[in-house]
Amino acid sequence: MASPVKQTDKNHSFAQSLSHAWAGVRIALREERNLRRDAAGFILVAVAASVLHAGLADWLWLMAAVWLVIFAELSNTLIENLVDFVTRGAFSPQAKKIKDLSAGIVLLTAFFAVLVGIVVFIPLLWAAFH
Ligand SMILES: Nc1ncnc2c1ncn2[C@@H]1O[C@H](COP(=O)(O)OP(=O)(O)OP(=O)(O)O)[C@@H](O)[C@H]1O
Repeated sequence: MASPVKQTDKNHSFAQSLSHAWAGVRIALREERNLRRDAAGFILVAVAASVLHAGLADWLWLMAAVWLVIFAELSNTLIENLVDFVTRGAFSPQAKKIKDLSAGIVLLTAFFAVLVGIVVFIPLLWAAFH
């Protein structure tokens, strides 16, 4: 839901900037099913990494992959909203191209995260069960 305060000038304090930035994260979590699904996946990954005693380097790679996926999802949401704002829902081949490119970034980032997961978890699982 949009803020009742119709501010269009610059933020007046760090706290105000932070509050608007946090509102953006909450909007993404509320409106983006993919982001909520990713968040659930990240919790599972963190639990698995803890149980399997992942090392510092493993945690760093996993965190990098997780933050890249979140970054890509938020960027995708931003681009989708921007395109919808400009096209107002009308079909446009250019809008399709922009949205599909943006979705492509998310897909490639997700592939990277899966690759990191495989490289990190296969040795951990091997060590745990041998
Ligand atoms: N204005 C438009 N003009 C042309 N094609 C569009 C337009 N809006 C959406 N599309 C097409 O529909 C697809 C889905 O639209 P959109 O990305 O808004 O849905 P979504 O469900 O939020 O996607 P995602 O699964 O990436 O979250 C786009 O990838 C694009 O191919």
